[in-house]
Amino acid sequence: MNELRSFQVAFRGILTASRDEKHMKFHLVAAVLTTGAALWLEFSAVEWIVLILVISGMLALEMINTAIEKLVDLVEPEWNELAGKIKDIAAGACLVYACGAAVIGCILYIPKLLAWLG
Ligand SMILES: Nc1ncnc2c1ncn2[C@@H]1O[C@H](COP(=O)(O)OP(=O)(O)OP(=O)(O)O)[C@@H](O)[C@H]1O
Repeated sequence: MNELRSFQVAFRGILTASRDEKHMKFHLVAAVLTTGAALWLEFSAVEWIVLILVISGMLALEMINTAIEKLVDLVEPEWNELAGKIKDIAAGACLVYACGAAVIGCILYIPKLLAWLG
């Protein structure tokens, strides 16, 4: 697979996840809102780097979780204890990252919002 084709299939994966997955849609809306707020609050370069790492990490992790869910459904369409555990663990990984992202968001935004309020 040449470089352009690799890029095309990866981009198709992003579009598929964004179109089909409700959690991915939620994260994309959150990404747009937090980016807009960062523009408005005039984030520094370091704050932008942290925000971009958090947003891209959350989106990438959600896509990996979706891929694991689909793989489990493909391999084991029936109810299966191990399949359930695999899905639970993948979902747990997203929750861990989302909690960290929420704390980082508070650290980034609350002081700036308090300063803006005066
Ligand atoms: N084949 C299965 N065997 C056992 N338990 C399952 C199975 N499929 C799903 N589960 C259980 O149901 C939970 C939800 O699974 P599901 O695939 O519906 O994910 P979801 O988080 O609702 O994602 P989405 O809404 O994107 O489909 C899993 O975390 C797991 O506990």
